[in-house]
Amino acid sequence: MFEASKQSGDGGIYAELLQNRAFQQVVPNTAAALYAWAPINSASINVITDPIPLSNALPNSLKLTIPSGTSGNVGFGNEGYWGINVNSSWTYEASFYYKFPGASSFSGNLIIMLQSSTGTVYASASVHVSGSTTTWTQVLVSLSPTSSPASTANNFTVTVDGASASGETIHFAMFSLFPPTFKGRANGLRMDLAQTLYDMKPSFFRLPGGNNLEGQSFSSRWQWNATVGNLIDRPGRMGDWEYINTDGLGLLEYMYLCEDMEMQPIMAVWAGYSLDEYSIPEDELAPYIQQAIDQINFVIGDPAASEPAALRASLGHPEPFPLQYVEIGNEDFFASESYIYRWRYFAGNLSAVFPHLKLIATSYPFNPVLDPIPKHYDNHVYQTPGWFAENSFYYDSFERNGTYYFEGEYAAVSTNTSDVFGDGGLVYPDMQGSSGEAAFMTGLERNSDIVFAASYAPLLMNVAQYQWTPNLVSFDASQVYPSTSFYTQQLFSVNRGTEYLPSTLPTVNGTLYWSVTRDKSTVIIKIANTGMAAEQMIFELPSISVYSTGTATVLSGSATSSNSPETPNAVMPVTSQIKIGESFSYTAPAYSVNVLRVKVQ
Ligand SMILES: [NH3+][C@H]1C[C@H](O)[C@@H](O)[C@@H]1CO
Repeated sequence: MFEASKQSGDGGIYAELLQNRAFQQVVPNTAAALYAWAPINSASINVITDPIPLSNALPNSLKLTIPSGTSGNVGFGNEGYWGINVNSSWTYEASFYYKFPGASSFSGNLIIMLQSSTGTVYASASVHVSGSTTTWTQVLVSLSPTSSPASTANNFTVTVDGASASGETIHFAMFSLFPPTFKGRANGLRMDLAQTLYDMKPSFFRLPGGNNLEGQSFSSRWQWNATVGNLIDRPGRMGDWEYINTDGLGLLEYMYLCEDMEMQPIMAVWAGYSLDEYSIPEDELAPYIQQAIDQINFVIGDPAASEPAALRASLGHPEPFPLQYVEIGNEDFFASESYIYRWRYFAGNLSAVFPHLKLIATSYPFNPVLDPIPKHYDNHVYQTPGWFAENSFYYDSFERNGTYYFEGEYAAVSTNTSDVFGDGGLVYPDMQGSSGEAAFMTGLERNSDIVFAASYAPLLMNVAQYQWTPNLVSFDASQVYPSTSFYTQQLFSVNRGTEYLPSTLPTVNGTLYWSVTRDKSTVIIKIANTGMAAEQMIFELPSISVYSTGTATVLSGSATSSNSPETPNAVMPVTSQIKIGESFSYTAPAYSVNVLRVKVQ
């Protein structure tokens, strides 16, 4: 489950290294508009509404004024997203636009550098500029650092010799600094973060949110068409999590992410509700239904028959992306009254245009009653570790009536049973929570005839700037911190099996939970011990002849043991050989997630 929150996209998996790269959605002539930028030496910098902007989508530019009588290098720098990872094995691609607002006789070099906050230069390039350049001109340079500092306290800088540029004014726009990306995709993904997620072998990617789809207001809702095409044509928006989204990670980039990580999208469309509790009136939904149809056609349409699909083709992907599931809104149990008509119109129209798509409702199952009757619901639960253990049998009692469930967001977030969103919330997942989630997940496996998908949420968190915790994977400018819940998700994902094998049922409300699956040649036993004591189990595998040794991969620790920037590898999965037979015993440690793999003869 992905959404642009906690810098998951910008400053996270989107590989752009410069923060506030295009001064999108800021108020010109304010100090705040310059966030992440700072002047160097005596330069004067200001974000202005450019008289001739680079594009309609990017009205602002950075005005650099070099005072008369100055000397030495003057200019400005960008601190990145709380640091810039400088790696000598990488070649960085830097770019920006510049122009002189009025012709001048200046002729000289702009020096583009990667340097430490104390002035150590790691990479430098120069580009000649002339004062006769009065229209926007793009500069593209490569930067190859000569060393890899451990510290990420580094800046991207653009400077000019103050003496020779004395009294000059230069405008700049649309900066960008990219390292190499995951699978080399242009405008792509941060390699280490993408690899971490790829190694979880996820099957699907829910996008674009979560709350970040909805907008804190109607005007700031997520709109697919504002997130595609040339980066200079993307205005960005104030996201739902207190920071501006560049939308450089837009709908096409999301689809490429799915393609590159071999996942399929579960794509949401805006469904007429924003978080200020505003619902589009029933008789005014048509334009937003059309926008949703266009969004879907951008992903799967025929370029010869649909403009959005033709746009996709023009951007380099003529063939449709695989798309089965479309979610109508997000958490519309907050607005279930209007969802009654919003669902009716969105689902009615979308299923008429795209009859093969599986539409997912986001209100509570069957409450309210919706028409057409949803065949798919997205359930969310944020609760205590104990709740997850106690609800391992949550879906066992669900009626088998042709309805399928997506456990779209779930996580153990707090041990505060009276208010999980109050005091006592977890900043990082811990083993009490992760073993509770594992107990719940054994129930999802047991009920996988009706639970078609499940995803922990939220996914990513920049430890320098975050709003919601805990998250599956944390990171800073150079490191990735997979949590105990990440390893739990990974253990279940890479040991999925293809068939559920009925077994003795765990005790409801107990502390020990398991599920048994198999693929062709291996029986896979997942065990969650949510209690404070190790538990011995006896397994009888009747009518299956197994080899005498198998493997056990165990994730265990104390209740509050947790991976964090301070203790990044406090709890890691450990795999060992175990003795197996038609009947064998296994002891699950306290607060543990265990996966036994038993080879079948
Ligand atoms: N409030 C949660 C529910 C919403 O769907 C997400 O954006 C938030 C964090 O995962």
